[in-house]
Amino acid sequence: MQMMLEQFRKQIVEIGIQLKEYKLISLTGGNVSGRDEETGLIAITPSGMEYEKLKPEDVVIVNIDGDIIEGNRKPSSDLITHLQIYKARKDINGIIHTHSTYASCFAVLNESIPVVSTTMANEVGGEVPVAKYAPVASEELGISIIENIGDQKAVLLQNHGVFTFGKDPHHALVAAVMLEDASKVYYLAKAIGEPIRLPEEEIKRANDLFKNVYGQR
Ligand SMILES: O=C(CO)[C@@H](O)[C@H](O)COP(=O)(O)O
Repeated sequence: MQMMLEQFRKQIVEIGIQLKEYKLISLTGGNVSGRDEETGLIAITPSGMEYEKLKPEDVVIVNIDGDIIEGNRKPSSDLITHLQIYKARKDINGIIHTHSTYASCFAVLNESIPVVSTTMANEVGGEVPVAKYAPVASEELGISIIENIGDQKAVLLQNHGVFTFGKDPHHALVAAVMLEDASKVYYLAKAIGEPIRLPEEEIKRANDLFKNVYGQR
């Protein structure tokens, strides 16, 4: 029998492996999901399995209510949070959760990460807020994230880690990698001085440049 969304499932596995390559997670930490635009179905990593050992069939296909449509594995324990975000933001079709070190430092301090570099303005979009603490996989955690995301590409979870978003899983990965890079620069700069915040108009300029000019078109 043909597997549903086989290419999409392969992409989810590859992004899971990249989370490790970019040192954003350890062992089975974090999770990745994507929403297929055509069917509205969601492909999510299974709970507690190492990404490099995953096969496409280990990725679980669910509908927006969390019913398993195809797959024999137990889906990520953060499934409910991913679903709450997909319900709230129709433009988001890729979600990544990590405990990346530098960004998580600010999550445990309950401190948002301001835009202090053009890189962060380009690829993360704006100041990254902190969603107030709620237990993992609780409805309150999803509500807290949604209250904070606006049209952001990332949010910190107090005392926990990071969620990033994108128009597809690849763009959620880009936000996760760039947020960690920017968090590291901010952390180190704070250790030796007072980082200068970029003014709003410069954040907008960098953001527009990245959206409309950067890269191959
Ligand atoms: O933060 C948490 C749980 O505290 C999760 O990110 C786990 O680290 C991974 O959970 P699964 O997706 O493997 O269930």
